[in-house]
Amino acid sequence: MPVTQTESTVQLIHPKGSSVEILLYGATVVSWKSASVKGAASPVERLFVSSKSFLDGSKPVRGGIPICFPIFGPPQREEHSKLSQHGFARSEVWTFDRVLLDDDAGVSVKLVLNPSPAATAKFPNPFKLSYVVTLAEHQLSTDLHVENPGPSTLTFQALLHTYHRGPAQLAAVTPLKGLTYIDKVRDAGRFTEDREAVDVHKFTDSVYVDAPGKYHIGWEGADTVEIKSKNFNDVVVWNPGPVAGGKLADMEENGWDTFICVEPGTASYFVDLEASKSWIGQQVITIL
Ligand SMILES: O=P(O)(O)OC[C@H]1O[C@@H](O)[C@H](O)[C@@H](O)[C@@H]1O
Repeated sequence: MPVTQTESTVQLIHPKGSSVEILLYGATVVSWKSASVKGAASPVERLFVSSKSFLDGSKPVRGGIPICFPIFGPPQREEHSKLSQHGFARSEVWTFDRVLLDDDAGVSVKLVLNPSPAATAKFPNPFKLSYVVTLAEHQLSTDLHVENPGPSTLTFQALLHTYHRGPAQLAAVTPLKGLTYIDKVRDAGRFTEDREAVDVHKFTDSVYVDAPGKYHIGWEGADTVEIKSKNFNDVVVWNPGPVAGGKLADMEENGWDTFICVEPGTASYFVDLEASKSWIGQQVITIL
């Protein structure tokens, strides 16, 4: 069976050998294995998950693709003040809904979130959230669907906090040159990116605003990763480096050096979704 379920996970297997594992906790994609287009035979892991992650549901997973919703970062508005950093979607248990597609083109599943009373108490606005994960031979698509059943406007942020596995010191993200970015390491000051290729040689926490929606992560000598996004007008580049990384209780030793986070999202702005409307934020990652 290309889609299998356990009590806490959903696993997708593509006929060509790629695979995905999703934890129902947070609907967190915790593994994506895909072969190299350039010829390496067996699928390799494309996502980083810290071996010190709390996988018992007590804390969001440190790695994979945690979903940030309904806020990104710490609460900025009074009405969100009860929410914790990045919101609750990454720390609620989601429900497997159904298989949407299952053939050579792709294997696709839908998960839905029925928020717990604790989450509803912190964020009383009604909403419907679903997540569609689609696996192809060299591609992973993750689509977050938000619906507003009304009666009021739903105001939210959303972001896919993707931890791409690879040697951080060799990673180069393009094309961000010329974009304005909010540098959270430098008091959230606004700067213009002047580098052709953005590296994470030092602690990096940058929100690129009005970003183009198509990026490449290049690693010397390794596969290039292409990221395409829709309705996520920002992209965050984050790597904590050795000092901040060493202070994260759930980060494995030197883990910071083995990933780069490139996170499409609505990080610098909120979406105001009118009653009865829906919104889809999409990320498509392809191994080139
Ligand atoms: O430790 P958390 O809550 O998973 O967040 C990790 C990082 O996530 C990034 O997206 C933020 O820009 C950082 O500011 C934050 O430190």
